[in-house]
Amino acid sequence: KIELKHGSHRIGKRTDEVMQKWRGYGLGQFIHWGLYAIPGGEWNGKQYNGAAEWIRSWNGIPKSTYDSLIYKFNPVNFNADEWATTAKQMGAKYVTITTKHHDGFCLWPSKYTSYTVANSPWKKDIMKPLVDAYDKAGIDVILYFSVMDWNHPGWRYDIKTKEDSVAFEGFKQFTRNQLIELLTMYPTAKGLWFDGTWDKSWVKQAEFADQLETEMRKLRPGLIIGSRFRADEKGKRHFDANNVLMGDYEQGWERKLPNKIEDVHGNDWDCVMTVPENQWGYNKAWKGHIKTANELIEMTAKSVSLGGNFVLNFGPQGDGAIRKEEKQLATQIGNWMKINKEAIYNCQYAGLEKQDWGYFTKKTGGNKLYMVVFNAPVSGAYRVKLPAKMGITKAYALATPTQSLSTEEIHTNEYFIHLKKQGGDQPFVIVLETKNSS
Ligand SMILES: C#C[C@@H]1N[C@@H](C)[C@@H](O)[C@H]1O
Repeated sequence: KIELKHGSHRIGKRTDEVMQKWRGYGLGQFIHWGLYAIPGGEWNGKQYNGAAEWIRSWNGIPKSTYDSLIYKFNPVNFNADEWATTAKQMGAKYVTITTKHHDGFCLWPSKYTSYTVANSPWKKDIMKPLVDAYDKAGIDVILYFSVMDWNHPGWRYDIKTKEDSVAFEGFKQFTRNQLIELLTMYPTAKGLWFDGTWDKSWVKQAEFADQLETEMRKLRPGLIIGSRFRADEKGKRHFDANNVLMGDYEQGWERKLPNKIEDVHGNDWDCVMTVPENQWGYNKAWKGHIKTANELIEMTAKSVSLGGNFVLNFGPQGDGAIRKEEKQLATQIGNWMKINKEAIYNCQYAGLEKQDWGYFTKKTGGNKLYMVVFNAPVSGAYRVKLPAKMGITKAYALATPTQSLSTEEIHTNEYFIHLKKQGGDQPFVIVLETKNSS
């Protein structure tokens, strides 16, 4: 075991109530919004091939021209309640909102920089109405914060010279001030989702980041901070030099999903996912494969079946409206969640052998198992293997709870659940009530 001062400060999952609630969210919404939504991945008729929120890093648009987009920020169609309603309709239990992305533009009137909404034509705070709207909708708020800040003169990719070091010290204080400011201005926020922490400059700040995390947790007891915030003194990120998770949950699943339970090492985790291949901020021209509602529902079920949360990204337009494709997906996913949410909310890894028809989830603290079916067997016989003594007392399709399904024990603790072919092209859920829960 390597002696670490700034490694992980906890072995195993958090067991407090706030984290238990986080663990049960199942489905969340990510919002990426800022100045980058105005060009929407295009400049002077030319398409930027990268992710739209990274357009400032493209040599097709002068940095100063990008930075002056602040004078065009006037989202006349912004309506915080509409965003929260879209999330509610989808069945999201929490939302992660960009307060500041890598370009440094602040969606709140920070007093530590002039590069904020306060100095745009819009003038008003964006974060306050959003936090209030989501709180009112009963959706918990997590604040996304990018440490990397291309607008701040003290930002450095690495600390090589004395000048770098002096400049970065100022940047570190600025970062701390903004984080304390956010936690003070939006006290109902349940956590912080950090990004932009991969460069050497920040990775070298193990002590500072550790102390800052401690300060934030003291200011806001119960605050949820993921594994992406800080590195240990050996420069290890997400998992410290003893391979122990840093922070409260693993933030490594960005646009990808674990495949088996061993991949998540017994930790909490979330998967954050884009609708196109790789566009977080609004992009006018979505290219390539655009994920369907069924694909996203399957990713949600797979995430919950492996003990994580699935967070779907929305990139509102520069005028503040949510694009129609995203609204359609929210409605389609929401329609499915209306019928099947019992298999997603407050559910966990079931500890059972995965079968080909889909994913098991298990109600936390209960004796209900859910079979979320994506690949119905042509035989109509759904294979289930249970631990000894668990036994099945009842089986039914969630949509038709009064119609019990026939259960055939084909081997010891191995069953076929018989269900005639379901119509339609939607995934569905079979519920198994068991004699005992373990
Ligand atoms: C790379 C990168 C960033 N991480 C995702 C969550 C988006 O914010 C993207 O710009």
